[in-house]
Amino acid sequence: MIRTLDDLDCEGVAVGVRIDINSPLSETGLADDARLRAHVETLSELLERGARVAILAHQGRPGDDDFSTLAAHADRLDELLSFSVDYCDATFSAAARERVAELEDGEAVLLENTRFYAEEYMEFDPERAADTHLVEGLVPALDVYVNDAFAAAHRSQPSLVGFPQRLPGYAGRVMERELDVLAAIEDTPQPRVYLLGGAKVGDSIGVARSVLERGLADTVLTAGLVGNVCLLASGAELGTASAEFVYDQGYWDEIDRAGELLDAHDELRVPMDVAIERNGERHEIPVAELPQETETPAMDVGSETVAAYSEILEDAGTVILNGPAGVFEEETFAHGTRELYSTASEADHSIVGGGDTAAAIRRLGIDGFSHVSTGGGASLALLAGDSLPAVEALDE
Ligand SMILES: Nc1ncnc2c1ncn2[C@@H]1O[C@H](COP(=O)(O)OP(=O)(O)O)[C@@H](O)[C@H]1O
Ligand SMILES: O=C(OP(=O)(O)O)[C@H](O)COP(=O)(O)O
Repeated sequence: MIRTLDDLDCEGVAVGVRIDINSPLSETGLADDARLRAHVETLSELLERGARVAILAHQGRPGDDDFSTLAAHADRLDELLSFSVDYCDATFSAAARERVAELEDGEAVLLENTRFYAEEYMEFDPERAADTHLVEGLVPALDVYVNDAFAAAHRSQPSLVGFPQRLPGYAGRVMERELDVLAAIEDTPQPRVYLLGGAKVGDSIGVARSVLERGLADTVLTAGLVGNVCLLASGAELGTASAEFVYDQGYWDEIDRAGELLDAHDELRVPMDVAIERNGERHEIPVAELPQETETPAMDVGSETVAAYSEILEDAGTVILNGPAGVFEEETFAHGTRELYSTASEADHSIVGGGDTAAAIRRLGIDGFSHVSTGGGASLALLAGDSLPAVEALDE
């Protein structure tokens, strides 16, 4: 059983809250604050109920351009909440413990990027994670631990799985809601249609296999790079540019995996036509007519595919979307994503997972979905039937 904030007596309690505010950055700071907004509910509730809140989070991966301090995140949280959120440039040192000890009831501090410490970017089993410097250093300053970081719940890292070994653990409101929706897919209305696009080919083929083998999917529609890989697996000639792109990304194993799935499951569909760039313009071609030599890869699904997929989406009881249907960042190739997502948003029950997928619906101004997940990898893992280490660690 997983305890939630309903089970927590907050008044005067020092709460360590793990959130996921890993966000795209711009030169001036945060380029998108959607993940910060998502945690406002949990943080506000804790503060309103008189907790003293030490917030833990990561940003980026070591070596990447977006691996940064959390100073800008603290400023934005301070603006979004009607409570003060301070920033502390330490995570588990004496300075961090002192800062947490100074908190008054109803005050919060965002501690520094957990991944500034090497152990936090490693995966441990929970018992071992509980012995890391981060967890050992902070536990004396905290009474309880709340995990609201659903988007990182597929990682078995110390700040996600170590604390509940040492402190009473609770799920925050984001975590609770995500699990309620995503872990209960099998109870949603049928026909259940998955639209899998985007560029995480291995993950998406894994989801397709899992939902087809478990009988969860009535139809799996493929698009985006995932669709291109499935087309190659079906024996289609996609043209040199698309094939080179797929091979350059190292997806040849995925072509074999997709081929096995296509042989076994008629419910798995591939695009009938694609859009490429020709003389700077969108050009749609039926897959069967694609020339062998192409200069640009397939960047979107074509109108024939949109029409056929839309018919299936219109009849769906539940639609699960992960990954855009094309390179939606370029208006020329946003057509498939815009049309298919708009149709999907009208289903009785519609679930969207993935960071870029959520960015696509914001950019294209499509709303009306039943649930937009904060997680990419985490939602894919749950949809594929895997358990999430950080959730298991909360389970008593
Ligand atoms: N046909 C395609 N070729 C190359 N990239 C594509 C194609 N279709 C979609 N994409 C890219 O996929 C990316 C998003 O995929 P992904 O990371 O899997 O989504 P999410 O973050 O929602 O899981 C976008 O940047 C988009 O440009
Ligand atoms: O952004 C995240 O995951 P996502 O890109 O799968 O949505 C999480 O913050 C996890 O980050 P990580 O994939 O660097 O461990």
